Amino acid sequence: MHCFPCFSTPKSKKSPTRNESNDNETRPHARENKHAEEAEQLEETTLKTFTFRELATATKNFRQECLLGEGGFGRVYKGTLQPTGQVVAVKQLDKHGLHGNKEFQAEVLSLGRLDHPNLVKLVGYCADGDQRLLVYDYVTGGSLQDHLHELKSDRGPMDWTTRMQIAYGAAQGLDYLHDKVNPPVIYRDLKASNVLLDDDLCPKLSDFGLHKLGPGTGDKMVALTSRVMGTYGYSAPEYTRGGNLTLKSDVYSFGVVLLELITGRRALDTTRPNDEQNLRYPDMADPVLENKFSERGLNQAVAIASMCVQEEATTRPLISDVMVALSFLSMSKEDGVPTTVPILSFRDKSMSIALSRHDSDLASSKLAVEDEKSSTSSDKESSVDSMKERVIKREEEDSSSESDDGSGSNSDEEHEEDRNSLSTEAIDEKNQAQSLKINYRYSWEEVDVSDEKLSSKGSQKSNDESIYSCYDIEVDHDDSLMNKEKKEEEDIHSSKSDDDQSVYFDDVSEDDNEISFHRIKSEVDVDYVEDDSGTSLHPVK
Ligand SMILES: Nc1ncnc2c1ncn2[C@@H]1O[C@H](COP(=O)(O)OP(=O)(O)OP(=O)(O)O)[C@@H](O)[C@H]1O
Repeated sequence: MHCFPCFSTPKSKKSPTRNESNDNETRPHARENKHAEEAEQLEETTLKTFTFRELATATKNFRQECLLGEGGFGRVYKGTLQPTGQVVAVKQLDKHGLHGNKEFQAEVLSLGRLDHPNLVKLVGYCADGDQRLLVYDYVTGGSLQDHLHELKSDRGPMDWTTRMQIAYGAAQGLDYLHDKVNPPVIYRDLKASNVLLDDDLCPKLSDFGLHKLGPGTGDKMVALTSRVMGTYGYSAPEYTRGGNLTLKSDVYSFGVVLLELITGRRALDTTRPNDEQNLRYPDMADPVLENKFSERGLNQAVAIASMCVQEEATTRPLISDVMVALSFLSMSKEDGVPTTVPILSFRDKSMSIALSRHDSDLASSKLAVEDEKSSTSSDKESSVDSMKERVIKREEEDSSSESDDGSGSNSDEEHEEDRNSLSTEAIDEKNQAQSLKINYRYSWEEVDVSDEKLSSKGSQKSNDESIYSCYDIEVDHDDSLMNKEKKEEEDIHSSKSDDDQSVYFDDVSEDDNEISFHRIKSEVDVDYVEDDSGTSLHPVK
């Protein structure tokens, strides 16, 4: 797979960042200039206009054999443009969403300016009589949905690194929509079937920005009638409840896609028995991966996904931080062990803290599980400490016996005994099939780490909403807890002081925030208005 070239960040002169533009523009001023901008766009656009006849020829008169599928906006046909021979996907918009020529053209022009290697490129459009069609580059490799859930005999399962590269590419596409274009574009319908893959499995997001071409019409500043679209399994809770739609709604959907990549499970899978509906860690990883990934990589990917799918929109991370984290996880090393994420690379502190503490807390929590049986709940923290001491001691003994040049055979046996006794002491067989639920609570205010250390870019844009983040994860309680790699044990030594580690055992009640994949598809009619900044939609009361 040769995916990295298409993952470079585009530098578009036409696309100032949100921050740049917000500094310079006020909304009324922007409105005054709207017509001038549109005229400019028309001049600058590389979009082609097609007649209906041209597209009918390209798609063999919209013949059934050319039909790729039908989605919420209409049918999509594979076509070949004449005389160039360029292969395209032609989306014939449903007529009940008919827009006037002008509105349609304005929306299409704004879609046409979006240009990123991880977005499906809009090639052109047709507004002929009552026909409205969009023409896209044809993406050859099918959708992520096909690759994950509809495996074909000629196509093996994707390996871990490929999955992380797809996640990284998708995050780059979304980051472009959120952070690189002005005004930002809310995707609204990110899901595995909208992540198309080319022959090199490079992801391209499709179907973005189409909601304004759906049923109803209107200027940006007046009420839009728009169906709340998207599959409920991917839609953020606040969105499906008919509440606000923001950039963080997309982050939620992205988290679900990432979980699908990790688990190989569908966002909506009602075929599973009840007791399999909650994912259990670490068995949640897709079995076809055959454990060919590092446990730390899995921890961090799950941490990212679980941050994205938090119930509370304000605690979800910025897509730019998700993208940075995935850029590391998507690198494969020569030894086959994927890179894990250095924690100092994020704009938002909560991501740094969550990833670093997730790693150390997870290791600590495993040790805590082992010790839990021999302690009362009030002893839990000291149990973690004492277990850590034992691990450290054992490791020191290991290294000294190694340097004794083979004279440590007795010592090895002792260690094996020690390991076994810890194991027996720690794990109650009755609980082996149960899962231990652990709350990870991160409040950067309580963490003794300076701002500069946590953010390589300083605080150029703090995610004011992300001061506090909390997520749950289910940890399987089994023998493998004792079989940690030495590397993980080293991490415990080098992790922050015990005071900084907040591991809470959720022995009180079930928590609402647990990751759950059993959802239902919903479509609701709601009227929306955009806010002044154009970055979010609110339902009309
Ligand atoms: N640019 C493209 N290249 C190749 N195939 C495409 C392209 N765009 C869409 N398709 C395919 O056409 C079919 C219909 O796509 P469309 O996006 O309209 O619907 P959907 O994703 O199935 O549903 P929804 O409208 O709910 O997103 C899908 O199989 C999709 O993979």
